[in-house]
Amino acid sequence: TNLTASIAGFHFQDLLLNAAGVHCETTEELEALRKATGTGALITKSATPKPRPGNSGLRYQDLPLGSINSMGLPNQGLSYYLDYANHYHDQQKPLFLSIAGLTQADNLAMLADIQASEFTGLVELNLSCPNVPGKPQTGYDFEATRQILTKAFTFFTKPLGVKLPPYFDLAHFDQIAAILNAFPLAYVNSINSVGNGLMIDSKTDTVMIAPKGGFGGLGGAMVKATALANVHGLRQRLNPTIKVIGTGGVQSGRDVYDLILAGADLVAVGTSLHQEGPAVFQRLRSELIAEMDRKNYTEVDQFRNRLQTLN
Ligand SMILES: C=Cc1c(C(=O)O)[nH]c(=O)[nH]c1=O
Repeated sequence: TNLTASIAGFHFQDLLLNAAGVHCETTEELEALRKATGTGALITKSATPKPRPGNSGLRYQDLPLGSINSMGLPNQGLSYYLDYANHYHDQQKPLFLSIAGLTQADNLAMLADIQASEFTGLVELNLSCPNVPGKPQTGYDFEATRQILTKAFTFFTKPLGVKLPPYFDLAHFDQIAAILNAFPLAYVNSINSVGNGLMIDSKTDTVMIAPKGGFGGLGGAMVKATALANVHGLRQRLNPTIKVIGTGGVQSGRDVYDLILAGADLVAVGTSLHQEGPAVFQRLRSELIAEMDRKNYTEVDQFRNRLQTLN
């Protein structure tokens, strides 16, 4: 069974990777992902120019139908991840470097540092962190999104993708796709967590996490329908040269299959990785192969972006 995919000339022998932010803040975590069976790539925790401790107090909770988090961008700082990248030699599994500056200037400065470095992987510009108090998500500001990409592409020549927040209006799919189609992007990664959800602990009548009065990004099973809609809505609207990484709601091989059917080239796993650890990738891969066998598919190309409508 052939589970290969390619983005910007990079070839992936497996189509699974971690969602940025999950199991990828330290080199130990990243190495565990690289060595895991079933991963075709790995991505670093979104970096800011300097290290950040992130939000204080309980900032992640598993829920019956997924997870809620307000980590607040804890990370080791860009140079830590660039250092890992500069010593990265695994030809089998391309490395993605994620950045999430708190300002446009920070993002441009980090892109300039990466452009000047020996980094030879792919870069993911995270436009969708929902958990930095007082910071709106760039991905919901279409003009700001256009502006950062315009400025980035005046100097950045390495493969660049963007991590998008979920959209909930077809007009927004139209608007963001029209903006992204104007740029030589390698891919889009959709979705990031569904921002600023709120859950209640029925034993204590309190919220589940400490930061921001309990408001946090939602992941896991409860966001699957939103992930499928965003992956498919963007696939239908984006230039074919812009590939799609589908993220959100993956618990089983069938969930991976569904994101591929919706148009995904690679599939990223967050909440399930947090809950099961890197062994989740081997489980998801074997379940995906079993599903493909049931359909008599030997190649992903036979069903990628082949979701049928009823009429
Ligand atoms: C980069 C910050 C993010 C965070 C975070 O560090 O709080 N959580 C998410 O669910 N998505 C993000 O993009």
